[in-house]
Amino acid sequence: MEKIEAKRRIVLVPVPAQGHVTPILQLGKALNLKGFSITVAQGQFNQVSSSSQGFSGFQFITIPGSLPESEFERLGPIEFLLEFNKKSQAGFKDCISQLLLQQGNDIACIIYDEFMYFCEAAAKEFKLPSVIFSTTSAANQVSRCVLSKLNAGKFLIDMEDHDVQDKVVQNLHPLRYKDLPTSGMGPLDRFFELCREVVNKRTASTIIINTVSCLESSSLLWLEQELGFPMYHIGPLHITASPPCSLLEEDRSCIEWLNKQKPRSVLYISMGTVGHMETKEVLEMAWGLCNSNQLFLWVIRPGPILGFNGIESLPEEVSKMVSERGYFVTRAPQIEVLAHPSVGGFWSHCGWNSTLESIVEGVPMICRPFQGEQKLNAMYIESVWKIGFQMEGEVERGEVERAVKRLIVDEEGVGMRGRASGLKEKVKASVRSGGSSFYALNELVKYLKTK
Ligand SMILES: O=c1ccn([C@@H]2O[C@H](COP(=O)(O)OP(=O)(O)O[C@H]3O[C@H](CO)[C@@H](O)[C@H](O)[C@H]3O)[C@@H](O)[C@H]2O)c(=O)[nH]1
Repeated sequence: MEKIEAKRRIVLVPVPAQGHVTPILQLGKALNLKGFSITVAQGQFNQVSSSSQGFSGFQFITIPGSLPESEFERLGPIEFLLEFNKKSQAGFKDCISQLLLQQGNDIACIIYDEFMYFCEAAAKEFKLPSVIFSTTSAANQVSRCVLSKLNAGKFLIDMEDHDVQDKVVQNLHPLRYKDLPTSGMGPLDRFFELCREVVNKRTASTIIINTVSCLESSSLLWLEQELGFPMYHIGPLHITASPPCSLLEEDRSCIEWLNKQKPRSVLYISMGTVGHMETKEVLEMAWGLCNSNQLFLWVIRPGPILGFNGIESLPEEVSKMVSERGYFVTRAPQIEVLAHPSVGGFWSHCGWNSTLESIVEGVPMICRPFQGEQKLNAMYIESVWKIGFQMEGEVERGEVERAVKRLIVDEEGVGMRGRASGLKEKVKASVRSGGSSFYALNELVKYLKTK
C-alpha cells in the first residue's frame, strides 16, 4: 500500500442505484488502498453500510432531506434526479459542515457522481475541491455534450427524417444521430435539461471516468479537447478494486449448477437492475430459449418494475420446459458467473458495468438495450468492437432461437468470442503496471494529494 503522511478524507456521493453505487464504491476502495480515508454520503435508500464486507473502514452518512424511493417510482428517473438535486443541496451542506468540524477541516476533495451536481454548492461554500465521477462510457459523455446544445422540439422534428437519423454527428464518427441516447428517457425537453445540468462542470476541477482508453480513445480525446482539461480514465474499476457491494443478496447456487455444465455451453441472461420487461416478452424469450436447445442461466428479478412477477408467474408448461434446460436466480454473482468457463455468451441490457464486466471476461454478447446510453453501448459492442450483436424490434421466439444459436453455436459466434478474448487481454493490460488505467489512477492519487 502506498503511504501518504496523514490519511486525508475523500467524500464520495453516489446516485442511489446499484449501477452507480457499485463503481463509486470501487473507486473508494481503490483510493482507500492508496491511503485515503473514505466517507460515503448517501441518499435515503439503496444504502450500503460499514457492516458490508470490504468497507469496514469507510464512514457512511445519510444526506438529510433527500428524496425517498417512493418518489423514484412516482416521478420516473429524469424528474427524480432533477428533484433529488434540488432537495439534497441544503442537507448536504449540513453534512459537510459537520464533517469539517469532526475531521478538523481535513477533507481533501468531494467526488460526486455526475448526476449529483447539487454537491457543487457545498464545495463552493466551503471552498473544497470537487471532482466529477462518471459511471458511463466516454461516448455517452460526448453524446450528452451534443444533446445539451440541441433544442428538443427541433430535434424531434429533424429525427422524423431517416437521412438525419443515419447521419454521423459532425466530426464524431461512428456516432450517428440515431445513436444519441434519448430513448426511454421521458419528455425530451426535461432530459435535455438534465443533460445541460450534468454537462455544466461548475467549479469541479476534473472528471474521473470508469472506462479504458483502448476501448474509446477517440471519444476521450474529443472530450479532453472540449473540456480543456485531462480526465482520469481509470477503468474497469471492478478489476482495480473489487469489493463485493451488492445491494441485494446473491444466489450462489448457480455457480454449482454452472460447475456441472460443459465449457462455453451456457448463455447468461441478465437485464441489469432497472430494466423493464413485459410478461409477453419474457414468454417469447422462454420459448425461443427452449427451441434453441441451449443451456441458460437467467436472472429474473421479481417485482412490479419488471411488470412480471418472477418465474412463478410463467404458465406451468413453459416453466417446466425451461427448467429442463435452464437455471433461474433472482440475483447472480455476475462477475463470477461471467468468469466461469461454462459461460459462452451474455444476453444483456448493456448497462455500462455489465458491458465492462463482459469484456473483461472475454464473453460475447446478445444486446437488448432498454433505455438511454444502453443503446449506445450496444452500438459499440456490435459495430466498433464487433463482440456481439443487437436484437432489435419485438422479442419473438423465432428471433430469440436464431440469436442464441448465432452466439453459442455458429461460426459467427466463434469469431465474436475470438475478438472478445483479444479485447479482454488489452483491457486487463491497461490496469497492470505500465498500462493506461494503472498510470491514470496513480496520476489521480498524486493530484488528490495536492488538494
Ligand atoms: O444478478 C445480478 C444482476 C446485476 N448485477 C450487477 O449489477 C450491476 C448492474 O450494472 P449495469 O450493468 O451498469 O446495469 P444497471 O444497474 O441497469 O445500470 C444503470 O447504471 C449504469 C451505469 O451508470 C448505466 O450504464 C445503465 O444504463 C443504468 O441502467 C453490475 O455490476 C452487475 O454485475 C449482479 O451482480 N447480479
